[in-house]
Amino acid sequence: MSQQIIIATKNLGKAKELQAIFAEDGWEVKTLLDYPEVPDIVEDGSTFEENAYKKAKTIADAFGLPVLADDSGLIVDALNGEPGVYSARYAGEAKDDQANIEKVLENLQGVPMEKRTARFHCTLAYVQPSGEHYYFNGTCPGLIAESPQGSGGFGYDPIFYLKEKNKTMAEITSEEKNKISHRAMAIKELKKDRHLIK
Ligand SMILES: O=P(O)(O)OP(=O)(O)OP(=O)(O)OC[C@H]1O[C@@H](n2cnc3c(O)ncnc32)[C@H](O)[C@@H]1O
Ligand SMILES: [Mg+2]
Repeated sequence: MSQQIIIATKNLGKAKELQAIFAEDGWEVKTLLDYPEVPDIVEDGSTFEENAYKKAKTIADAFGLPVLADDSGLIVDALNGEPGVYSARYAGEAKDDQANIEKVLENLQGVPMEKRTARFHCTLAYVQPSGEHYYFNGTCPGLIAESPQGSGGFGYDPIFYLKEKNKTMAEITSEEKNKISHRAMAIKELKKDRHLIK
């Protein structure tokens, strides 16, 4: 019988990646996409930790079970760390990936490639109904391309250029992304804490 883990996300792109990475160890992932009746959780924290904790704790309370949440985003050095914790809604409440990409590209107009350094960040919060919690972080470095390339992944992947692969995150396969991504790195940290998820 496979072990089940609940992840408090409604993002389909994330859900697929998390499912694939956890499947490597035989864990079955349930997400909020399996429970459409769960209302949206307002992400009003000012850090990845605060938002990840809030998402996980809300669902841990509702289900009476330990829950994992992923709060992630794109950090662009030339934009003083923006969009950061606001990555999903950078261009407005609609959570429009295309509009978010356009806003980043517009704000970086005229910035030369060597100054377009960025990283994806992921914080996972593992929270028990009691409030006991653990955080795991992962990052993935890259550069912001001048125009979108590729159709894989989600979010900012088409403008996230990986120097060592000479491709954007949207041009590599999901198997490749799941080896190098911020999400994969955070899960690697989590898996070191074997006692949490057996
Ligand atoms: O809160 P949940 O329901 O998990 O879904 P969300 O999309 O709102 O997730 P976040 O609040 O963590 O915001 C993360 C945003 O950061 C961006 N992002 C995170 N991981 C990414 C990745 O692997 N590739 C591209 N963009 C990513 C993307 O715009 C996401 O919407
Ligand atoms: Mg969110």
